[in-house]
Amino acid sequence: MQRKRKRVGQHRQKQGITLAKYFGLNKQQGHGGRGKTTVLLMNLGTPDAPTTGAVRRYLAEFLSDPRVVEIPKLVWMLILHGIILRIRPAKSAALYQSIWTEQGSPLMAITQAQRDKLAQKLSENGSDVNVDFCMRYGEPSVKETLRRLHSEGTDKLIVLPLYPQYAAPTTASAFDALTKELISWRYLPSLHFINSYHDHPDYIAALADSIAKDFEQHGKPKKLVLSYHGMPERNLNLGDPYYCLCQKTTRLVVERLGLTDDDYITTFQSRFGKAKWLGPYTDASLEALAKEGVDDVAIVCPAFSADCLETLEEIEHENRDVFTQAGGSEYRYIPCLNDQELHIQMMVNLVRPYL
Ligand SMILES: C=CC1=C(C)c2cc3[nH]c(cc4nc(cc5[nH]c(cc1n2)c(C)c5CCC(=O)O)C(CCC(=O)O)=C4C)c(C)c3C=C
Ligand SMILES: [Fe+2]
Ligand SMILES: [Fe+2]
Repeated sequence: MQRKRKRVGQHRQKQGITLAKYFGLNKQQGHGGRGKTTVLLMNLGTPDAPTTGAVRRYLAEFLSDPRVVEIPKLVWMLILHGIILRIRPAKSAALYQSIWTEQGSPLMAITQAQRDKLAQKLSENGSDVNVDFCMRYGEPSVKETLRRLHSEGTDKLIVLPLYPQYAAPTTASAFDALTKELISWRYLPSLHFINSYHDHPDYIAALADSIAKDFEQHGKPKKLVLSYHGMPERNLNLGDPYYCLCQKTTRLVVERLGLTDDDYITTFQSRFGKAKWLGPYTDASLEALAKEGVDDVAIVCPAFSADCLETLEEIEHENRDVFTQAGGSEYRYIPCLNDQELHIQMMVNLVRPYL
C-alpha cells in the first residue's frame, strides 16, 4: 500500500515537471530566494526618439491603457487608431524635438540620475540594496526589468512610482503592469508598493525649499501658480482621489512657506481631448492673471517628479507665451525636484521603513 502511494507520488511529480516544461511555465523561477532587496523606481515612460514613428509607438501603448482613457474599448480603439495616432504623433514629435537633449528624453535622463543618486545615498547610509528603474510604457519595460531583477537574485521589491499624488491613470496603472507580469510567477518576491507621498513631510519640505530658493533669488512674485497634471473631471466624480491629494499638497506647501490665500493659485494643465478636465486650467488662469494686471508669476509643477515634455515645453515655453501675450512681464518656471539632494533624501526616507 505504502509502495503504491509512493509510486503514485513519483508519477505525479514527473507528470508535473513534464507539464511545466511542456508549457514553459515559470522558467524564471528558482527554488528559494537569494536574498537581494531592490528599490524599483517607476515613471511613466517616454518615446525612444523624437520622431513621428517612435512617438506613435509610445502613444499607442500609453493611450491604449484603459486606466488612462476610460471610454468603451471598441469606440476608443476606432478613435485612437482612426484619428489620434494619425495626427498627434507628428505634432508631439516636433514638441519632443524642442526639449530633446544629448542624453535623450529629459524624463529618461533625469530618472537615470535619480536612480544613480539614490543608489549612492543608500549605500552611504550602509544599506545593502540594489536600485533600479523601469517605465510603465516603452523601455526599460516593467516585464523585462522584473525578469532581470529576478535572475539577478532579487526576492524583495520595494516599488516607488514617482507620482507624488496617487491617481488611477498613473499609480494604479503602474500596479497593473507589475501584477500583470507577476501573476504568472510561481515564486513571488515580497513586495512593497508606495502608492502616494503627496503629504510626506520630506516631499513638502523639498518642494517648499525649491520655491523658497526661487523667491530668495528673484523676489516673491505677485502670484505663485501650482500647476498639476490634469485628468478628466469624470475621474474625480467616479472616486479618484487625485484632485483632493493635489489640493492637500498645495495647502501643506503654502502653509510651510507662510503664504496667504492671495499669494497663490492651484491649476491643472495637460488637457487631452474634448471632455471637461479638472480646473481651473493653467493656460486660461495665466491669461486671466495677466489681464487682471498680475504681471509677475512663478510657476511650479508638483505632480511631476522629473522635468518632461509637460513641464519643459508646455509650462516653460507654451504657457510663458500665453502669459506674456496677455500682458504679463515676469514669468519664472521653477524646475521639478529632479535629482536634487532633498528629493533623493526624501526617496531614502520613503523606502527606509521597508528595508
Ligand atoms: C489621455 C489622458 C491622460 C491622462 C489621464 C494623463 C494623466 C497623467 N499623466 C501624468 C504624467 C505625464 N504625462 C505625460 C505626457 C502625456 N500625458 C498624456 C495624456 C494623459 N495623461 C499624453 C497624451 C502625453 C504625451 C505627450 C503628448 O503627446 O502631448 C508626461 C510626459 C512624458 C514625457 O515623455 O516627457 C508625464 C510625466 C500624470 C502625473 C497624470 C495624472 C495625474
Ligand atoms: Fe499625462
Ligand atoms: Fe502637454
